[in-house]
Amino acid sequence: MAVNPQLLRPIDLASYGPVIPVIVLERVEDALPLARALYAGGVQVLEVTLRTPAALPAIAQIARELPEVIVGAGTVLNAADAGRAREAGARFVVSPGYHRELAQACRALGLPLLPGVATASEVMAALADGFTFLKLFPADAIGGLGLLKAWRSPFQHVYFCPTGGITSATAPQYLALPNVRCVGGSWLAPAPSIQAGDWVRITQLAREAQALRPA
Ligand SMILES: O=C(O)C(=O)C[C@H](O)[C@H](O)COP(=O)(O)O
Repeated sequence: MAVNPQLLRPIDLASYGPVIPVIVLERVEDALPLARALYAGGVQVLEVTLRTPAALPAIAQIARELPEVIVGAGTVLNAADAGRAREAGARFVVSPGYHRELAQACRALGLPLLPGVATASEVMAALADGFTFLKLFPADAIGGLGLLKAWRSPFQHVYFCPTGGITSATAPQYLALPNVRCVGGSWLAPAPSIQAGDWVRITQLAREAQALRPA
């Protein structure tokens, strides 16, 4: 699917495929080969977590060199993180939880935010601030499948990207839920494969993830 250069809406992230890879990069020099390997497997949306010093320069390189890829920042915890992500060229940001200050900062920066929630109260807070596409985190640990089935009734127009502990085996069950649009997961970019420069393996994992269908 061709990348729309206009400002994304968070829900648009789900239109590029069923899985958003959650990436942890230890070395900046792995950024481009990794992004190219994922893209070769059909994955266009990448979330690089701000957990390592390599993350921001990696986002900057991907944004500069690979315009066909939509790169965002994960593990965004506050307004300062969002500002740094924006400066590096991130097209969207993902947070593990929700708070209004971060939401306001992202709006001010024109940066689409996929905020994390784990409780009904957090869904209500995000919804009150206009967010209708949310990351459920940590999905597996909090019984995400049952939770999302239960939330369908009170939150009829809220959609989710469950993330946290999801695998290629469990993803199809999540994707089958009517309020799930895509899932997030780190299994497409395993640390040992990145360390070994095994880009062929990562392309294969990406291709398999891209082919996942609802159970
Ligand atoms: O960094 C963030 O913003 C997070 O919220 C955490 C990530 O979503 C999980 O680390 C996903 O990783 P896996 O569970 O290995 O698939």
